Amino acid sequence: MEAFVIEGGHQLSGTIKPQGAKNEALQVICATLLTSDPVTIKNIPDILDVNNLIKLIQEIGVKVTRINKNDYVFQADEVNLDYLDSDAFVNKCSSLRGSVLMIGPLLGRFGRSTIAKPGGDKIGRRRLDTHFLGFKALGAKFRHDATRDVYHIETANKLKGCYMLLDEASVTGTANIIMAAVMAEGTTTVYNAACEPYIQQLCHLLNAMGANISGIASNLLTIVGVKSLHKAKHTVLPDMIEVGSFIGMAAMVGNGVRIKDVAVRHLGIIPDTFRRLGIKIKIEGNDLLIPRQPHYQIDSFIDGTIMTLSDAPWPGLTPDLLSVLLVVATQACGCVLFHQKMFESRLFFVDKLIDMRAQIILCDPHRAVVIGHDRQFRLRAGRMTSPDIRAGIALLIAALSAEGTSRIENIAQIDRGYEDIEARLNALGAHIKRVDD
Ligand SMILES: CC(=O)N[C@H]1[C@@H](OP(=O)(O)OP(=O)(O)OC[C@H]2O[C@@H](n3ccc(=O)[nH]c3=O)[C@H](O)[C@@H]2O)O[C@H](CO)[C@@H](O)[C@@H]1O
Ligand SMILES: C=C(OP(=O)(O)O)C(=O)O
Repeated sequence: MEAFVIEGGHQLSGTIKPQGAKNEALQVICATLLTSDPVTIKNIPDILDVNNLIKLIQEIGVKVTRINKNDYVFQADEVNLDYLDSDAFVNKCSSLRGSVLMIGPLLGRFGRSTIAKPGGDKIGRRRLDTHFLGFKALGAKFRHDATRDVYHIETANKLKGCYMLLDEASVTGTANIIMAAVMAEGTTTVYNAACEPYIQQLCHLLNAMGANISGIASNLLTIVGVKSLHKAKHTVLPDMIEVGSFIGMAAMVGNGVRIKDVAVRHLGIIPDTFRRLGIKIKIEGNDLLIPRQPHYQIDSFIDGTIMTLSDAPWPGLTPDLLSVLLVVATQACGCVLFHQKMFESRLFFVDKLIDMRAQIILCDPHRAVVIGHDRQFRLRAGRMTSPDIRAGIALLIAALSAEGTSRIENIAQIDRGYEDIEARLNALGAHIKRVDD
């Protein structure tokens, strides 16, 4: 197991470019299972989660050609469905949340799939009800295999389009239902659909492959089933969570950082949320410029009450940035309540920040109050373990600003979602070393 050793207190300056979006890449790679034609996908991030998914779909028979570091061609013309019955498949799924995204396309194209418990961050309950309910509404049947603890899902006839109102706007659930429905008989209408840029991009790729999806970017999608899909080309958007992580990092330890080619119009409410913490962000074309911020003052609500930042389905604030926002608030002037509504174990990492001298009250598993001390004292270096991907990057930001040398263990969590992170941050002036535990 590797760890990061971080010498804190070095200011970061210069230009950094975000990688392609992890959560979009996982969806569009799985969408290539829907056709036997080659599909080209550009700007795929070179990160653990995505590389593991690519290996997994290779094992099921998809031909994968890497044209460049971040560009690939996928061709699913000889899919081996027997692989779904192997123990290797179940084991690999358990280390990767994105594996769940193979179910929809396999069911949509071949009429059968297997659901093994997917991995991903241990950040609370991560139920799959929306996926199951959606597949059932399309006519699929489930069978539980107790010995292997997997569900077999199949349909004797073609899936049939229908109206469905999702129980919640699940991101991977919506993606799976869309991929199952694109070649179903008739029309599927999905209300309360998730509409993150990841989903929008998936729909654009599917339409480029010949699907007929309308309502993209809204929570009401209409999918008119087509007979088959064909080849297409697609480019993954910059990773908005990485962009947000860099905004937070630049605010806390930056001395002028340009975040390049961020696709500003797809960032939604993210820049304004950092602005509510008092952070100055300048937009120049498609770049964000984060100047040095000697002080930043947290807003209050218009009626003068203490501000709350909480997550919500898109276009609300993504839960994946709350940990970074929380760390940034520790150096601000003022108070803010963080309310993590979606996940129940994502705030426990604040204990580590408290050890580093941050002033935080963890009210309950979902809520924490941060009392920003306006940079009156530095955080103290610490030894910590990264519990999940976003807590990991938040702790890395804290360590960069702290006095002394910190150590973060279990950095595979960070590698899951951030490409070559130490090299890219060291190029801005950070002092991060990767060491073996
Ligand atoms: C691989 C991938 O794409 N992972 C993302 C995806 O996970 P994933 O698709 O697994 O997450 P879901 O959107 O299904 O739901 C996340 C959690 O939020 C809860 N929930 C969801 C919708 C809602 O309206 N109300 C509600 O409370 C769910 O019960 C669940 O506990 O979306 C999450 C929510 O943006 C992100 O944190 C993950 O990074
Ligand atoms: C929670 C996340 O990832 P996953 O869904 O893959 O666990 C995330 O990207 O913040």
